[in-house]
Formats: sequence, structure tokens, C-alpha cells
Amino acid sequence: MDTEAAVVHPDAPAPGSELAMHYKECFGCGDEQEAGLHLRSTVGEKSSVHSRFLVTTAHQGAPGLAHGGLLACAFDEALGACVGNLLRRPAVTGKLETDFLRPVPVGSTLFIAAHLDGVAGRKIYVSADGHLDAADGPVAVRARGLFVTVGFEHFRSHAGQESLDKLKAAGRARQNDWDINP
Ligand SMILES: CCCCCCCC/C=C\CCCCCCCC(=O)SCCNC(=O)CCNC(=O)[C@H](O)C(C)(C)COP(=O)(O)OP(=O)(O)OC[C@H]1O[C@@H](n2cnc3c(N)ncnc32)[C@H](O)[C@@H]1OP(=O)(O)O
Repeated sequence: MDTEAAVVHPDAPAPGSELAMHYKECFGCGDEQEAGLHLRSTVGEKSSVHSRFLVTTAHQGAPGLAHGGLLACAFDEALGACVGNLLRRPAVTGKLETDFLRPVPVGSTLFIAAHLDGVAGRKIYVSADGHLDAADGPVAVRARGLFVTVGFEHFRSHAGQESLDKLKAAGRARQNDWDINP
């Protein structure tokens, strides 16, 4: 694939910044989504974002072990947070690949290190490693994502009015908050 290096937006939060949830009802990071994953993310060095996911009994597949689909969801969120916050462009997941290398037990924390790999037009390539219980713990899950830059029209034309009102209330619907360049 022919990609260019991803250039972090000059207004992106600096390394070390704790990222705010992007939407309080988001399944991945929202604090008003009781059944959600409650990921917490921090900007890292060199086009990276570090997210933490505490696996609870709500996330089980087999007894005592995380469900693979929920782990994929955690990576979707972590990769999306990396893309959205570092590039400051609205983008959606086009493709998400996951390798499950080790079981992830209930009670463990997955430390997900996501990194921007490159950009080709509207396509943004991003990948992540999920380390068990420490930033340098063994890699349990690995993921690669392709995000596609979209205009705000994507959300306007597909989401219901009530959701758009919530988005506006959160101050996210203002186009000048983002670089729209699909
Ligand atoms: C106003 C709100 C703003 C919010 C921003 C907040 C940011 C806050 C910060 C951060 C937090 C974010 C955290 C969120 C994390 C979760 C993210 C999700 O889960 S998103 C939901 C799941 N994904 C979908 O629902 C997409 C559904 N699909 C679509 O809408 C379309 O298919 C779309 C937009 C992906 C592409 O459609 P087209 O018509 O616009 O464009 P075409 O031409 O088809 O694709 C563009 C290029 O991408 C490639 N492409 C698209 N899909 C591909 C695929 N699956 N595999 C390979 N290539 C693909 C195509 O081949 C094309 O490439 P070529 O330019 O020709 O080289």
C-alpha cells in the first residue's frame, strides 16, 4: 500500500494528556453507558495513544475470560481515539482485524498501545498491541484498523435527530472544531 506518514495535527493534545470521553453514551468510553467498556486513554509519544481496559464479569465469553468480540470493540475504540484525537478528523472504522494471541482473564487490565501507521487520501491505517496487566506485559491481542475520513454529513444523514441534538449539546457538531477534508 502507498501511504504517507500520518502528521499529528498541531492542535492535537500533547503527549501525556488524558483524553476526555468523546461521547458520554459511547459504548467504548462513555461514563453514562453503564454496560460499556469505560476505556481511558492518554496521548503517548510519536503518533500513539495508550488506552486501558479493565476486564470485568460483564465482558465474559467463556467463564472467567473476556469475549473476543468485546476485545475487538475495545480495540475499535482505542484505534478510533488515536485517529480522532491525533489527526482531528472525523473518521469511521472501515475495517478491523484482530489477532487473539492469549486468553484475557476477568480482572486483568489490557494496556492498549495504538499507533498511526500512515495515511492514503481518506484512508488512515492504524494498529495496536494489547498488553496484559502492564504496558510492557505480554501481548494478548493485536489489531489493525482502516479508518476512513468522513464529512459531518455522514453523521447528519445517518443518525437520528435526537442523537444529533446531543452531539450539538456536547459542542461536537461545530465543523470548525475539526479539519474536514474528506
Ligand atoms: C460528528 C461526530 C464526529 C465525531 C468525532 C469524534 C472524535 C472523537 C475522537 C475519537 C473517538 C472516536 C472513537 C470511535 C471508535 C469507534 C469507531 C466506529 O466504530 S465507527 C462505526 C463503524 N463503522 C461504520 O459504521 C462505517 C460504515 N461504512 C461507511 O459508512 C462507508 O463504507 C465508509 C464511510 C467507510 C466508506 O464509504 P465511502 O462511500 O465514503 O467511501 P469508499 O469509496 O467506499 O471508501 C473510501 C476508501 O476506503 C476504502 N475502503 C472502505 N472500506 C474498506 C474496507 N472495508 N476494506 C478496505 N478498504 C476499504 C475504499 O476502497 C476506498 O479506497 P480508495 O480511495 O478507492 O483507495
